[in-house]
Amino acid sequence: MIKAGIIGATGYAGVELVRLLSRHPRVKLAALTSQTYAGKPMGEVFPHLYGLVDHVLEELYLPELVARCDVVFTALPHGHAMPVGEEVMRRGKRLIDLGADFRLKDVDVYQSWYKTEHTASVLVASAVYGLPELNREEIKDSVIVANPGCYPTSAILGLAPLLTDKLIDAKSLIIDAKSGVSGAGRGLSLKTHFSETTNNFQAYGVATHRHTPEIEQELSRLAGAPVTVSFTPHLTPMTRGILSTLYANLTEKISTQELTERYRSFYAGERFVRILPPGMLPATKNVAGSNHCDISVTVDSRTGRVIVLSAIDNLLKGAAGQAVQNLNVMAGLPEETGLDFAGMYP
Ligand SMILES: NC(=O)C1=CN([C@@H]2O[C@H](COP(=O)(O)OP(=O)(O)OC[C@H]3O[C@@H](n4cnc5c(N)ncnc54)[C@H](OP(=O)(O)O)[C@@H]3O)[C@@H](O)[C@H]2O)C=CC1
Ligand SMILES: CC(=O)N[C@@H](CCC(=O)OP(=O)(O)O)C(=O)O
Repeated sequence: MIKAGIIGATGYAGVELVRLLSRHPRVKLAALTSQTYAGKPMGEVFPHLYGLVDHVLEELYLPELVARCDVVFTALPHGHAMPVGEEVMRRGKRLIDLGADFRLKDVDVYQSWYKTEHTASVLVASAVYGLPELNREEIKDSVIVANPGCYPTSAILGLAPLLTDKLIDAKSLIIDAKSGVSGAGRGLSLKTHFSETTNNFQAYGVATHRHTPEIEQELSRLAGAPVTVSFTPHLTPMTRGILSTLYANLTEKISTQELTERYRSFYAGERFVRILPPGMLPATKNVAGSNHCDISVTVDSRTGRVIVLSAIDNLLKGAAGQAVQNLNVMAGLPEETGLDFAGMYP
């Protein structure tokens, strides 16, 4: 059994990870940490896990925590995974970080977008960007996996075939994304309280959101040249889900049917990416509770643009589900282990 510890087990991403790993046939939960709820049973703080997860939340000294585990998951605000990465390295263990601390290869870019000093920059070069559909081989032998952000997961998976096959003008990319409120975490804030979000729909972080450099980094790798994007996130009054609408100018004439086939062959064999047939469009409800990313492509021949839709559950393929998928790749297990289920409907 793989001994797994979760630091930040009481956040939205962390508790979803607890739910998944507690039913994973090859994982034993070795430690669940919390500062706020230390000493309390998990099932008491999160009644949906009552009777299913009997662990007591602990506040542990980092070396003790890492010593107990084969793999540590961090589901913390950015800036807090760096010392964990160092301890994991010292002890020959492995880390899957759900936050942003190891995603950006250029530490200066990280520091300028996150306004946080990077104290473990030496680890960044060896960390692998944990998008299994694109980086599976590097993830297998990695020590630190940087689990992607939720918006980047939906955008990168939606755009990867177009950039890899050089079917679009890379300067024309527009990412118009909408997220449910759980994307902002469990902490209370004016931005996310009920009367601010319900019956409301608003953009935020226009031209300044910190996922922009992450998306650009990975798209540039795929394109083999620098790519910049216009990325606008929106907050929608739902709990889970991201729907990204992606626009780009096509560089060659291609039909919706042909492009759909290109996507199908790009993602052939991928268990979690579903390329929908023409006429069927992704919706957040169809992926909620599953690790799926649903994608549709439509060629607008009138404008010469392609419109890609990409939907994920921000807490599954956008966070905890993808982290479990990465664990499976690292451990040489079938990727769907512990993730082999459809979403919830309605
Ligand atoms: N929510 C989402 O959809 C996604 C989130 N992520 C990333 O995952 C990480 C966790 O996000 P999310 O679960 O939403 O966040 P939450 O705010 O819901 O949870 C954060 C967790 O971190 C702990 N924590 C908070 N502050 C500190 C601190 N100063 N030091 C140590 N621990 C702290 C809290 O637990 P306690 O107080 O009990 O210790 C809590 O369990 C973030 O990096 C986020 O960006 C990534 C993709 C999607
Ligand atoms: C709706 C909402 O607020 N979403 C979050 C994205 C969460 C996420 O993926 O953040 P990390 O990159 O830090 O992991 C935001 O826009 O900040």
